[in-house]
Amino acid sequence: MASSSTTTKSLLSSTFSTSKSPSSTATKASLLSFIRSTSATPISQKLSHSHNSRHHYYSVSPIKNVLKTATESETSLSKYPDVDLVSSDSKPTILVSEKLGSAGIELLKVFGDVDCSYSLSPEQLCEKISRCDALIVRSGTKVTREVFEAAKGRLKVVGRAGVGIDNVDLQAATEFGCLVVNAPTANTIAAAEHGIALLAAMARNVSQADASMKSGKWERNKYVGVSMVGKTVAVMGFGKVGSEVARRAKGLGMNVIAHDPYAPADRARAIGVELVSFEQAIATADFISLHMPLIPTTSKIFNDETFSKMKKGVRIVNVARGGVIDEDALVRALDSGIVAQAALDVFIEEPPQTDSKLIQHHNVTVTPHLGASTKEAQEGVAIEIAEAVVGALKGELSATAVNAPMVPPEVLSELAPYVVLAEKLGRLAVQLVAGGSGIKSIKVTYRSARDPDDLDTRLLRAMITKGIIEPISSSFVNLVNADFTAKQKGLRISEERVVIDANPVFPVDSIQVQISNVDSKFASAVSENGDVSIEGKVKFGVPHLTCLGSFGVDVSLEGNLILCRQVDQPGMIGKVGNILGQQNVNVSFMSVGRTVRRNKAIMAIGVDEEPNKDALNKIGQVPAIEEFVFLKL
Ligand SMILES: NC(=O)C1=CN([C@@H]2O[C@H](COP(=O)(O)OP(=O)(O)OC[C@H]3O[C@@H](n4cnc5c(N)ncnc54)[C@H](O)[C@@H]3O)[C@@H](O)[C@H]2O)C=CC1
Ligand SMILES: O=C(O)C(=O)COP(=O)(O)O
Repeated sequence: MASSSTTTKSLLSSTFSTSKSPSSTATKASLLSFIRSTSATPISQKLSHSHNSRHHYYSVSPIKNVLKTATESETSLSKYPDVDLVSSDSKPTILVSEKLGSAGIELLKVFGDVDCSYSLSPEQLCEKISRCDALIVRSGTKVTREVFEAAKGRLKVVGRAGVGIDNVDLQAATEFGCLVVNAPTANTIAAAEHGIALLAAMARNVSQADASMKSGKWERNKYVGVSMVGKTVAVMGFGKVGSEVARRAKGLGMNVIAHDPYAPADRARAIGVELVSFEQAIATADFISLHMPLIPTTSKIFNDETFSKMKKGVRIVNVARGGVIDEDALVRALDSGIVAQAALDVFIEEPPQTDSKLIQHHNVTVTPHLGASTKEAQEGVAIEIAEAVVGALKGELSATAVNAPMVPPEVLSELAPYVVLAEKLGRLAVQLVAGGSGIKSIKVTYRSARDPDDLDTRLLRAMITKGIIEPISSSFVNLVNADFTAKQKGLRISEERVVIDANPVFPVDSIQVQISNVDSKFASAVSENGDVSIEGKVKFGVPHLTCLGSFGVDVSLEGNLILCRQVDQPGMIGKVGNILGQQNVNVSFMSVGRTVRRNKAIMAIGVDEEPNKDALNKIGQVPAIEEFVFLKL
């Protein structure tokens, strides 16, 4: 709003400007808990303080319902079957559907009612889930779309006690606003050790020789193995497990190459591993060890065609996911001798059919998905997932969120006041839209001294979306489903980042929200280009409204807000202040902005309480006031 010249008269004493109403403080606390990082005290330490307290989930915003009644019927978004979320002040119910380490169960019990029901059928899971706030699974539970549907919106978090989340329908989770978290680090070493164990056992025919001896034979010539030293092993997927396998294989004297389209070259170099193409890896390796996730691009990536390009007599280890191999093609490759041996911990179908040709193949060594199954890893995973799930239920942003942005703690703490500003701007903007207007197009402009690449706006965009959608619908919006919900409701949110000459210490200088092609119930909120337009800044950690339409204002966004357009003349502040005072409505902030060109003034008044109709009528009757609007923050 560069064209407007602004005069700001603060009516307030410093007491007003610094005091916060209890309600606004509570609101801010709740919002911050929505985005708080998990970087602080681990939950295992925090829990001892929380077990008697009532828990508030991030899904239930205390200001949502108030605002809904104020504006719901007035402004419309396109219809969408909303999730019926259940608010709960009682202990959450946490369903654990597979065996979890006892330390994790103990942590969960401090926070919620824990239901350990192992071996549920899909029908039983669907039947139970509508009474659960969280579900903890390992690889054996299929968390399908039907499960999210059956949850009827109550399920807020799915915790995967391990790495692979291919058994969770992430798209459905996101659509239902359900956060998915995993425990990505605690079983890394266990999986890597199992990979090496299978590699060595396969090379030396350990399981075959063991079975032979137990059947009374002594077959020393039959089970002559191959040496590992000096052989080339290709690590396919150079992530956490792959890197640890590579390290260990180096220790065995193997030549290690790796293929991973996303792995940083310096990490490979540090371990002494050469990163190569897929083709090169499979063509040169004596051993191939699989460590990539099962995703569409890796599904059956090992098939007839790729087996045919491998070195004859190659040996394959899979502790990743069965689905990365076409199992029928592997049987053919084993039969033809392209693959000399395979050692498999994971299968497309688990458990596999007992008469499966692959399982029964004499050159195949199998284990029943034991990669993560060490005592140490299971205790670690249990604690890791319990902390993540409890944190998520408490409204903290998880560092291991799978379907929501993982914002590093330092970025989060820096963005926290802007996050509050973003939601408030969204709430204000939507309340300025006249009843009956369908909102379609929203433009958000971030002005910042930082390079556009240095500003992650996902969190801010999610909060603006939340602010816009929640007051006018029964949808619940969080970081998980913000973009999806906006899309479902036909909202197009475009973002622009403008680099300005300001202090780069602050991540954002101002945020402007513009809603196009709508009428406004407060004409002064419409800018020269016809959009409902507001802009805000964070000042001393507090969100402020700084621009409304073409008018500059300066009002802290706490409590509620009355906006009046008036003929600029003396005595106005006193008149309105008196009316509010008579009704015992505390004014927390007041500012007047003026555009010289229009010779009109905007008075923005922050009030702690909601003025009654009488007070609002009286304000409307002040002759110099041309229009006014009361807005709930
Ligand atoms: N058998 C078991 O009990 C266990 C199995 N796992 C599985 O091991 C696998 C690896 O786990 P982490 O290392 O923890 O995951 P990670 O995410 O740290 O590593 C996976 C790596 O695969 C890479 N990748 C993605 N697409 C690829 C492609 N097309 N080709 C090659 N590499 C690709 C990624 O860039 C990433 O570096 C996962 O499938 C996981 O589910 C993990 C733990 C235990
Ligand atoms: O963490 C993983 O990806 C695993 O495969 C481990 O699975 P599990 O928890 O042992 O069922």
